[in-house]
Amino acid sequence: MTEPIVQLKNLSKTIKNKKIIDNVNLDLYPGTITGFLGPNGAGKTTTIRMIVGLMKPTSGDIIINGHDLNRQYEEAISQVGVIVENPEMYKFLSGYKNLEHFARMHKNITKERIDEVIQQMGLENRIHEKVSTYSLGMRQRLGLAQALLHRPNFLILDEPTNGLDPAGIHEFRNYLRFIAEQEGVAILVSSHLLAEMELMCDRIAVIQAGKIIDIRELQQQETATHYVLEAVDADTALHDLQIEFTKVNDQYILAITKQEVPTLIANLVAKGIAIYSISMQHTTLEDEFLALTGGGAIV
Ligand SMILES: Nc1ncnc2c1ncn2[C@@H]1O[C@H](COP(=O)(O)OP(=O)(O)OP(=O)(O)O)[C@@H](O)[C@H]1O
Repeated sequence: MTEPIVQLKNLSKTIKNKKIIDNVNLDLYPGTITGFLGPNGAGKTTTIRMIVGLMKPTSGDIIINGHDLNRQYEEAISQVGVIVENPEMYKFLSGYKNLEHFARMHKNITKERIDEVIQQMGLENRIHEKVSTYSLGMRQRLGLAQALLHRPNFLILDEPTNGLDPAGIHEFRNYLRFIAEQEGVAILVSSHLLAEMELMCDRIAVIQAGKIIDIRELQQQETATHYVLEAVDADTALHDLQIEFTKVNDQYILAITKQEVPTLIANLVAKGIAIYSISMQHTTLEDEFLALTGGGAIV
């Protein structure tokens, strides 16, 4: 079992007698992109502020690379990279000059390392042009390059794709995946945008009112267990076959697994039922999130 790079243990934060973060437990693993998803005001930013040491937890621990953030701050924070909503850049300097500037804030960042992150983030063609001429997608990639300069093994992105179009999000996702897989970085991406999280992450931790209410691997989304059957007058036959269903117009929503589909079709045909189509019904993350949060704010 892979060791987590980051561990949040029983993390809580109370401000003015109000519990804003309530006993959050979350582990983040190398090579994995975890989405931190929740409606506005759920507690994402507060949690992130605690992880980067900008705010002290009321109780609980944050362990980064085996170091307790509270007691061994320097060691714990040394391998963390952060990108906030709109990375601060000097717009009238070139991308390269910006990276040089940020490199000076750390020890031992060589020119070779700067060139390497430029190449990894696909910025080499325009790196000597002013940042003011960059597209939003390029600026986000420059933000990633900057955050990667000191070779962090944990990267936090707070609402990173605000304003990117779907193609831009897709491209950004590919760069994140490269960083996770090639460099073994654990990535935490916060967002209230569900569709984005679905595109970008391997797993999702859902936070609501300061509590983690669900953590799930996204691949499991593929195992839908509902099928939509288009057929006429199949009620009696389905009852006889003891198949659970709900009927919407002429469609039957069936609670069956993939393995049961061939037998069901054969049995229905044997009973003389005309089948027009049968297809898997995907429950989207959005449906599930809405159900979990009772229709909480989703944009
Ligand atoms: N310093 C503070 N004093 C009082 N309340 C605060 C403080 N900081 C945060 N809160 C409250 O804590 C809750 C969580 O806020 P937080 O900013 O962490 O949410 P979020 O999930 O990041 O939301 P958003 O998506 O809007 O950024 C909110 O109800 C907010 O009003």
